[in-house]
Amino acid sequence: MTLRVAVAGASGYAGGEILRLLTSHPGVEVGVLAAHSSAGSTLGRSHPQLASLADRVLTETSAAALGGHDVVFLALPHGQSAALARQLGDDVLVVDCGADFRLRDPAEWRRFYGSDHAGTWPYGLPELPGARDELKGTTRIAVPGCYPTAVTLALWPAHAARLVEPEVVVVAASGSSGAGRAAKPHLLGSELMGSMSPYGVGGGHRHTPELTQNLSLVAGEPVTVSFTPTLAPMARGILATCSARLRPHVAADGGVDEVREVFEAAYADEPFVRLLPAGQWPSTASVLGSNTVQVQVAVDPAARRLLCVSAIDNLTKGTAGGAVQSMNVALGLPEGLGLPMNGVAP
Ligand SMILES: NC(=O)C1=CN([C@@H]2O[C@H](COP(=O)(O)OP(=O)(O)OC[C@H]3O[C@@H](n4cnc5c(N)ncnc54)[C@H](OP(=O)(O)O)[C@@H]3O)[C@@H](O)[C@H]2O)C=CC1
Ligand SMILES: CC(=O)N[C@@H](CCC(=O)OP(=O)(O)O)C(=O)O
Repeated sequence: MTLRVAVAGASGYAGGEILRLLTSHPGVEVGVLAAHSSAGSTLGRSHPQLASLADRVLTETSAAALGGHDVVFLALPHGQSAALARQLGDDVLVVDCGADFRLRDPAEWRRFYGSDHAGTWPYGLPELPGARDELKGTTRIAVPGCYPTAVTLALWPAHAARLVEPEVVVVAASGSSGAGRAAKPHLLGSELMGSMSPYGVGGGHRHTPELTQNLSLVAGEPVTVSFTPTLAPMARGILATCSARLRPHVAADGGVDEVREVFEAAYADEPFVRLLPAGQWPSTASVLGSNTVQVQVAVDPAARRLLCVSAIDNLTKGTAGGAVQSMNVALGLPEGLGLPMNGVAP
């Protein structure tokens, strides 16, 4: 059976990446492509790289236009998904790339997003313990934020195995496409090139509650996360450097063997997570365009800290790839359909 799939937000970065992946998915036919200010123009105007769909005309976003499909991807600004999703029947699989349905705690939603909480949907990170069971058969999926994907996959096995204390420090660098394609002064080439700068410092970034939610659920106890995102002068990619203090029972010298065993077991059967050989470190360049997450771990014996580093392409595994992977799980399809494991370096 061929699935008819619609994409809202098709003119944006996430929408474009979803379409790139869907065009090589054997079980999918691309249906309506919806947008907002670009409605009426061709997809090729927004995404000249999508040659096979370049002549398709973008329609105005509405439930009526998106209805009649088997799957609808929403790649819209935060807060735009809930009203639209409510008008789409329960027989349609809705995959939301925005934040609207990621958080479980309404108070945390209000604190970081400043509006009423729309609800909570199954979380589209299949590698998390229990996630595939929750995704299988669902008709609603909340795709994680790009930083939470990178950080959660770098750290959860250590928390699940209680190797580390529940206080984490994360510094993560992102390419500018993470901010979407709408013009913003800090994303001007002249501001961005040749410079790196932090933002959302001091617990203010809206991905902080998503990170604490993910890690606390796996750890079975509250985990605090001190998260500092930084903007890097590149278009795509996230490099997350995460650290936490080792629990007293973990030997600091030689402890890396114990840690590696935990991560090897956690990721042995995960097609899209690659624990690198000892001594090799993740890099954004080597995951570009792929759905692969690179992970590496190390123990700092003097500081008694575990270091976990991960790299993803924010638009692939960090958004569109995670969305397509979760769609495959929900529909009982082979999980890797339409998803490249290999990147495009150099
Ligand atoms: N970029 C990334 O790395 C990631 C993005 N996401 C999420 O994906 C979603 C889309 O992000 P991204 O693609 O980067 O953003 P972009 O700004 O690149 O694209 C936004 C899209 O939404 C459309 N749009 C804007 N306003 C409305 C509206 N009122 N009604 C209907 N459509 C509208 C735009 O249409 P038009 O251009 O025609 O106005 C465009 O297609 C966001 O929720 C984001 O959080 C998630 C993870 C990572
Ligand atoms: C560089 C940059 O600006 N990144 C975005 C995160 C993008 C993302 O994945 O998150 P959402 O899906 O939650 O929008 C930010 O810091 O807000």
